[in-house]
Amino acid sequence: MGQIHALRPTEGPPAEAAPAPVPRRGKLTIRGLSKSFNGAVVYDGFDLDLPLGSFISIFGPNGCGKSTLINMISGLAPMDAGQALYDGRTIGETNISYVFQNYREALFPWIRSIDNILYPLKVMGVPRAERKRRVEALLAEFDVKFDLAAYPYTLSGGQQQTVSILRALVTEPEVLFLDEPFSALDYEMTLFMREQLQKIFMKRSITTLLVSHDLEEAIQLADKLVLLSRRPTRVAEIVDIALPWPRDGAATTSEEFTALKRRCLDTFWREVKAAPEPS
Ligand SMILES: Nc1ncnc2c1ncn2[C@@H]1O[C@H](COP(=O)(O)OP(=O)(O)OP(=O)(O)O)[C@@H](O)[C@H]1O
Repeated sequence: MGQIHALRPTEGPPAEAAPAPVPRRGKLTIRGLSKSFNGAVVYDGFDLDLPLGSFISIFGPNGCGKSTLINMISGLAPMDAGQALYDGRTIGETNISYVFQNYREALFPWIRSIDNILYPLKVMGVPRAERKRRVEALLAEFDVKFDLAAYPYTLSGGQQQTVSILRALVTEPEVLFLDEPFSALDYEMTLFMREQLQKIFMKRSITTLLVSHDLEEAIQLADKLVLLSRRPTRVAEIVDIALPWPRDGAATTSEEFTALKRRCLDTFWREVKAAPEPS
C-alpha cells in the first residue's frame, strides 16, 4: 500500500458556511465483502456491524487482512464484492482521514510542519481565519512539545507522526483510520501518543478504526476490539472494552485489563491453532 495521506474534502459549500459537525451515532455496516489476491482468498462474504462514534481496534493473526479491511472500507483499495456504509452513506459521502504507519513518506518534506497540517484545509478552500481557528483549537487539545515551524525531516519519528495525526484531525473527519500508527516509535513515545489520542477521542468521539499488532494498545484505546481469524477471514470475536477513560499506563496492569487481555489471547490462540498460517 502506498504511503499516501488520504483526505476526502467535504462536498458542498466552503467550510466557513458549513454547520458544526454533528456526531453520528448510526452504524458502520459491512456486507458481503470479498477480496482475493492472485487467487488467494482474504475475505469471502464478510459481514460486520460497528457503532459509529466509537473507537474500534482491529487485531488478528499476521496477514489475516487487517490493513486490507481498512483500506477497502476507507475507499483506498477496491473490494471484489460487497459494500461498506456509514450510517447509510457511502465512503464517498463521508468525511474521512487516514494515518499510515510510515509517517516519513506521508508528509511533504519541503513545507514546514504547520503548513503540512494546514495543507488539507487549503485544498478544501477553507478561508484563512477558519484555518487558523481550527488549528488553534486542535493544538489546545494536543500537547505538542516541539516547534511546528520546523521542517518534518528535522523532527523525530514521534514528532513527525504527531504532525501526520494533527493533519488528519484538522479536517474534523467523521471517521479516522489508523494503520499501526505507532509501530515505528519507541515505547515512551508510543505511550505518550496513546495518551494524546485518548484525549482527542474523549473530546471529539470521532469514529476511529485502529489496526494494531499490539494487543495491549488495541485494548487500551478501544471501546470495541474486533478479533479476526486466519484467512479466509471472519470475525472471531468482538470484545467490549468497558474500562473507564482515560486509560493510563497503570490501567493496563489492572486486574480487569489483564482479564480482558487473557480473554483476547485465548481467542487469538484458538484461531491461530485452528488453521495453519496460509502461504
Ligand atoms: N496489493 C496486494 N497484492 C497482493 N497481495 C496482497 C496485497 N495486499 C495484501 N496482500 C495479501 O493479503 C493478505 C492480507 O494482507 P494485509 O496486509 O491486509 O494483512 P494484515 O493482517 O494487515 O498483515 P500484517 O499482520 O502482516 O500487518 C496477505 O497475505 C498479503 O500478502
